[in-house]
Amino acid sequence: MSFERIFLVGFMGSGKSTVGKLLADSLGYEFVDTDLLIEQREGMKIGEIFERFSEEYFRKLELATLKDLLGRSRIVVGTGGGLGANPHAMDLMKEKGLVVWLDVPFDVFLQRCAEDPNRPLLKMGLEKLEELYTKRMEVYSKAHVRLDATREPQELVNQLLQILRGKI
Ligand SMILES: Nc1ncnc2c1ncn2[C@@H]1O[C@H](COP(=O)(O)OP(=O)(O)O)[C@@H](O)[C@H]1O
Ligand SMILES: O=C(O)C1=C[C@@H](OP(=O)(O)O)[C@@H](O)[C@H](O)C1
Repeated sequence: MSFERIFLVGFMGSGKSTVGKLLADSLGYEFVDTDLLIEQREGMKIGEIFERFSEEYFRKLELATLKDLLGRSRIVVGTGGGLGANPHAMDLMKEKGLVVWLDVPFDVFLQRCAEDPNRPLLKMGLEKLEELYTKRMEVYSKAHVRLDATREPQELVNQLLQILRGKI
């Protein structure tokens, strides 16, 4: 497994973007957030892509975006919550790098994301969201490393740096 690529996966609000940026800075790696890359390429916010096209269209875009990044080195990738829950994407990421699951409790996810208008999945309602959360855990748990995402972002970065020490 390569430590030249680090993929952060987890449910919405688990801190993939926040922790990913800090980790990339510490390592001197590039940071890429798949959602931001998609927004730049499409010239549209995620919410607009869901509305004007469809969720299915977005899912294809995010898998293609991930594939574009697999060949890069010295990179930290913050994935969208659905990408890390896609078993095929998980296999690809595990083959190419270290996959880190930021495990966030459902109630903490809600506190962190409830107000965000650019996370269209929040519209599905609490019950369905909780079902989705439970289902996704099965795939996230295949990651190489699990971290408790309720800890402070810098603490999570330090934990990862310890894991990586001597390997990079
Ligand atoms: N470890 C953390 N502790 C406290 N707040 C956090 C933590 N990680 C992220 N947040 C906050 O939660 C929100 C979502 O974080 P973000 O990094 O965008 O998550 P993701 O990319 O996984 O959806 C942001 O407001 C961010 O500041
Ligand atoms: O969980 C999901 O299916 C999604 C999570 C979002 O990313 P974050 O996990 O960064 O919020 C974004 O990709 C899109 O709204 C769909």
